[in-house]
Amino acid sequence: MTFREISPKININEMKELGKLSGEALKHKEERDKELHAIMKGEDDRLLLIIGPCSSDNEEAVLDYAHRLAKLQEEVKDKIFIVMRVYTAKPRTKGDGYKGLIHQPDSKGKPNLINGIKAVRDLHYKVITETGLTTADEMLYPENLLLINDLVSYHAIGARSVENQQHRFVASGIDVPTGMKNPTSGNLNVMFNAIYTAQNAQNFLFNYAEVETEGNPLAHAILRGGLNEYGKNIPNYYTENLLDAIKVYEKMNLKNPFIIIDANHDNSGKQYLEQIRIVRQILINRQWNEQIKKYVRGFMIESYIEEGRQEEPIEYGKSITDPCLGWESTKELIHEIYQTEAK
Ligand SMILES: O=C[C@H](O)[C@H](O)COP(=O)(O)O
Ligand SMILES: C=C(OP(=O)(O)O)C(=O)O
Repeated sequence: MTFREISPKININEMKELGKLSGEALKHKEERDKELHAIMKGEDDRLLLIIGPCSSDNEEAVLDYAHRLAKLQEEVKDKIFIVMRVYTAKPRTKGDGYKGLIHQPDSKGKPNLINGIKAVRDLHYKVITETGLTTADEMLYPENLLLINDLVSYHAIGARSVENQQHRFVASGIDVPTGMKNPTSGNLNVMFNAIYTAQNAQNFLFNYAEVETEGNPLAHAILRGGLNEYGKNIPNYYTENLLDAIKVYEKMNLKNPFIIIDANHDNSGKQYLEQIRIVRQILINRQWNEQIKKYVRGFMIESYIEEGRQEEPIEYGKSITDPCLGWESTKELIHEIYQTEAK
């Protein structure tokens, strides 16, 4: 064993006192969570939009973005429900590179995970209390769930984690919507098996105790495209892909069927502007086919203030991980979705 402890043990209760929601802010979050759950259950027919930077690398820029997004949410709230991506833990294909605010609270500084988790809580807290938006994050490290579960309204299990039993079991105890991405291979069975596992009661060790969960009926699908054996991206947002996914959903008799299209990653091949075309195609498909309209009810979009990406955190509001839409195209796209849905 070469683990060397370099920090004191975290006290979860103490940590949760930092950025703890109370009063009006807590009530507001609970109200919004109820709305989100109604959307997932098909009781509210608004589209779900999970949108924001690929990684929340800089508090000032992320809050600036959040304030802009909150204004837009107000304008489109009768047709679109927005949950902001406040992604603070990044899975890396080879383990190298920026791994999110939780690892590096200062993207130009050294890793410091204790300060990182404080920064993560602080950022979710500030987005919620300063803008009124609620937030989504990736559950990259299931053992960290208890450090943020009171703040995060939507969890995603990423393409590199979705086949892992610990992720699936922990998801079965979460009481907010949890999106299962298809794996990087594009294999849909892995994603549907993850949804099945998460929707059912499980019994396992968590936080050094034996726990029982009830199953999460709001676990659902996120199609993000895949990569073939030659590293070529194979999208899965086309009509036939959607109809195939719907068939599996029906065959497996899963609860609250809901499909989100992740417009970036291996659907766009990280050509971030393609997100606009992909969203448009889905909107056309929704108008064309009743089944698709019934099942495909959400988008995940990567967007920030400046478009594209940069290698180092130099330019304000520009992604240091995957390339994102810039603010102007984001605004236009959200207005376009709104107008199409309002027809
Ligand atoms: O969403 C971000 C990336 O797609 C994911 O973290 C993998 O990135 P990488 O392949 O550049 O490591
Ligand atoms: C890492 C992400 O996605 P995926 O797991 O689909 O690669 C993400 O959404 O930031």
